[in-house]
Amino acid sequence: MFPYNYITIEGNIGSGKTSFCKMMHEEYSCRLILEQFDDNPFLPFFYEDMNRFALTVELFFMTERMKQLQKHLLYQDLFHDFTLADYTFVKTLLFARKNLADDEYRIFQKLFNTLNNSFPNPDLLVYFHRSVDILQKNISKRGREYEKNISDEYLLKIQNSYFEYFRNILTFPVLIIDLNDIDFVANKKNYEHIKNLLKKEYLPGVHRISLIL
Ligand SMILES: Nc1ncnc2c1ncn2[C@@H]1O[C@H](COP(=O)(O)OP(=O)(O)OP(=O)(O)O)[C@@H](O)[C@H]1O
Repeated sequence: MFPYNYITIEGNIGSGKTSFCKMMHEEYSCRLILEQFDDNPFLPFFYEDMNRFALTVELFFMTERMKQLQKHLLYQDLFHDFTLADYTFVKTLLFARKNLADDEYRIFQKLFNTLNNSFPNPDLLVYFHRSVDILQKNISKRGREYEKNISDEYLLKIQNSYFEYFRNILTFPVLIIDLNDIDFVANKKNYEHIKNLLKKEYLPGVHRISLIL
């Protein structure tokens, strides 16, 4: 099985985090934590006018994620073999860093740090890496109305925020998997391949593996 109790799947918008987690959940007895982004009423407004709605959106995401993680992570789960989430709490900070003005970000970061102290780090953080072109294809394929004008620049900013963060991670393993156009939903071999990567033990710090042939 997996040598980790708490695995988080990360990646840019449209990288396939949720699909992968759902596939794993069908196969394993894992506690599944999925992002409830549909509940964020400010998200469509944010995509219309990022400057105006950034702080509202980020505070809403942080509060909702905090509530969800408090519910799931702060007690021991005896009924599942491991916990799998399609986001890590730090995602909140990584988006906020790019979306908020500097003074807003400083206050947000203080609040984030206080809240984050109560949550454990993942035992393994997996990042699905795909090029902006592929992300755009995935985003338009799923056809969420409010996401239709996401720019390449925005996706690159989010990607950079993750990579800047990974550079300083020394306390738990981060596994970056280069996927590009690899489809693990349609092709089970790809899914198996990713799963097998999650069965290996990694030392703390960043590891990068390519699935691209
Ligand atoms: N902190 C945030 N600030 C702004 N927008 C956010 C934030 N967190 C999530 N979002 C937005 O919420 C929506 C869902 O995001 P998320 O990345 O979790 O799922 P996804 O794109 O469906 O991922 P995947 O396709 O990999 O499952 C996206 O439009 C994303 O940009």
